[in-house]
Amino acid sequence: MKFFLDTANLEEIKLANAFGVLAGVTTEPTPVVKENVSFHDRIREITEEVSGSVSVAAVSEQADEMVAEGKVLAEIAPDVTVGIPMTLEGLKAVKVLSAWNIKTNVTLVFNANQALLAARAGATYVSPFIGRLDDIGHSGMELIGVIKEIFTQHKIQTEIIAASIRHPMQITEAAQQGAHIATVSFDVLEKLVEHPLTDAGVKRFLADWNSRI
Ligand SMILES: O=C(CO)[C@@H](O)[C@H](O)[C@H](O)[C@H](O)COP(=O)(O)O
Repeated sequence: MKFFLDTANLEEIKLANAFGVLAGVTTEPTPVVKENVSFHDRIREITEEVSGSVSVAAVSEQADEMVAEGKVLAEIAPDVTVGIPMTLEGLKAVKVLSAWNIKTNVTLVFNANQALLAARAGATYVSPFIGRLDDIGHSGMELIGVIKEIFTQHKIQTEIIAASIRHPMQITEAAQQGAHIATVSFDVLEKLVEHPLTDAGVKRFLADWNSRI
């Protein structure tokens, strides 16, 4: 399973990239607009920093508008993937964009049928939202496993992005269930590194070294 960073913050992206684990980014316009930066400039900067998919959410509701938006976004850089919501209009947009070889990430996936439809429409990625399912008493992780099983059985190439991740344990589980990618906040990414025994081990090693004769 690979890691994407779920952010629009360039500093976070640079830091995560320095860890050597960053395979892509998922982002949306709202946080960028709040930073008072040109959205397209920021996407370009992100694609220059990251080697891998940069998924950018389209903000329209009608298929033709999403397609127009996607076309403009895809012209920013070859790595741009257009984030499309899992709606009928979204599926229509995915069909057109994928016929033009523009990569798509179908978001807001909450059941296996939605994932299968998105894949069949031509989506490059599907994003089941784990945390939001858990919030309403369903199992987000179980969904990842079911989608994986269906995609494997039917030889579907669409990759599964485990999204709406809230804590480190979900990363282990998503990997076990066969997600191709987990998109995480910088906060969660940092937590993955931490373990008290690692800290204690480093401290002990340094103490031993410093107390040598
Ligand atoms: O594009 C994607 C997923 O591919 C992400 O930006 C996705 O929108 C985010 O992971 C979710 O919105 C975050 O979910 P939540 O923490 O707000 O529940």
